[in-house]
Amino acid sequence: MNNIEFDPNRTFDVVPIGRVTIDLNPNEIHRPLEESRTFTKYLGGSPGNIAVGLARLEKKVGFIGKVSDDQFGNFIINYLHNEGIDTSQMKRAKNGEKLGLTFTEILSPTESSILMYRDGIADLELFPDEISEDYIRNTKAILLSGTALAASPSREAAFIALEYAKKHNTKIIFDIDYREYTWKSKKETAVYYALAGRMSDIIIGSREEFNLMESIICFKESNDKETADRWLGYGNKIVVIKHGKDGSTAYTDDGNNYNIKPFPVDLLKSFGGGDAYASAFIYGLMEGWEVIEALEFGSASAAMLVASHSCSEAMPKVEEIKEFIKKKKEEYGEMVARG
Ligand SMILES: Nc1ncnc2c1ncn2[C@@H]1O[C@H](COP(=O)(O)OP(=O)(O)O)[C@@H](O)[C@H]1O
Ligand SMILES: O=C(O)C[C@@H](O)[C@H](O)C(=O)COP(=O)(O)O
Repeated sequence: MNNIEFDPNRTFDVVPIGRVTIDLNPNEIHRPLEESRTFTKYLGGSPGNIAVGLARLEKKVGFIGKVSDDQFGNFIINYLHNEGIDTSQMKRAKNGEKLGLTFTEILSPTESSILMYRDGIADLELFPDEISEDYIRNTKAILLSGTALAASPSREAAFIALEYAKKHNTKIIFDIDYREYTWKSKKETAVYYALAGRMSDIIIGSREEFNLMESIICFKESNDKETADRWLGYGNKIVVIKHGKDGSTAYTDDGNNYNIKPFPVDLLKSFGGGDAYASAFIYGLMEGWEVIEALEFGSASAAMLVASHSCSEAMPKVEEIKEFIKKKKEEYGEMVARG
């Protein structure tokens, strides 16, 4: 058992809110992006990746977002539909706004980065009156990606969704998801992140993302325990702080904390881990697992994704993650992941 109570009488398990974009990952790796000639097109966008991850784990998934009214928007809608994700709340941009594009640079076995084209994009044109209260009332949880707070009208639409969730006891999972490219200033980012973090039930973010969110609240950077106490104090039930290749820590409002180390893999790119982590962790919570079990599941899925070329298509099924954990424990010992 864990400390999150989801209402079982809901149509959906999770409805992510935010961007679904396209990742263009180079086929020629270990060279600068300037030298890449061919790319593989994947669904992308952190909340979009998480939706695919949860659908692959056979959760009932919806989505609230906006895509371009062109072939790329068609690709996204069709891909989500083919993964079994409900697309009834996917809106189309009406004034020529484009779908976000993310180019990944896989520079070396240990260095990768992303180049995001996000000017005039559709996902930040989601309007408050495009948020269905009934849809939010009918899901166990919504997952808000912090980038949806980066500009109006998406910002106001996101806060309307949070208010509907609070009104109907729909759990709020806040994935901080900082993407500098989309914000005007770090102070602006901190203001809106802190407002959302005071409304959520679960917060997932990297140490750096929490530092940014807390930068207007405290005078110096906090350690993980101080951060967790702060956001648990605002009413969150679980705070997850990710440390990249050094693993992650979860704190719960019953006073416990859990450390999880990353599973050893051959790294291909440093992206995709967070989205796989979030989808598999949420799966475990919804299965009623202990927090440490859910963390281990998330950590395993994350490791599988950082060793993969995509951040969505490679999202694993339940049995694939279980087999991965089993093999790693045979190779490295029972406590391979638990700190
Ligand atoms: N090199 C790695 N090897 C194995 N697992 C990794 C590696 N890098 C990240 N991960 C896993 O992915 C999780 C999320 O990665 P992180 O970089 O912290 O978040 P994000 O991908 O959202 O930026 C980590 O907590 C860890 O479990
Ligand atoms: O989130 C984006 O807009 C970029 C994603 O499409 C890309 O797959 C990625 O960077 C995933 O990042 P993660 O948050 O490290 O999983």
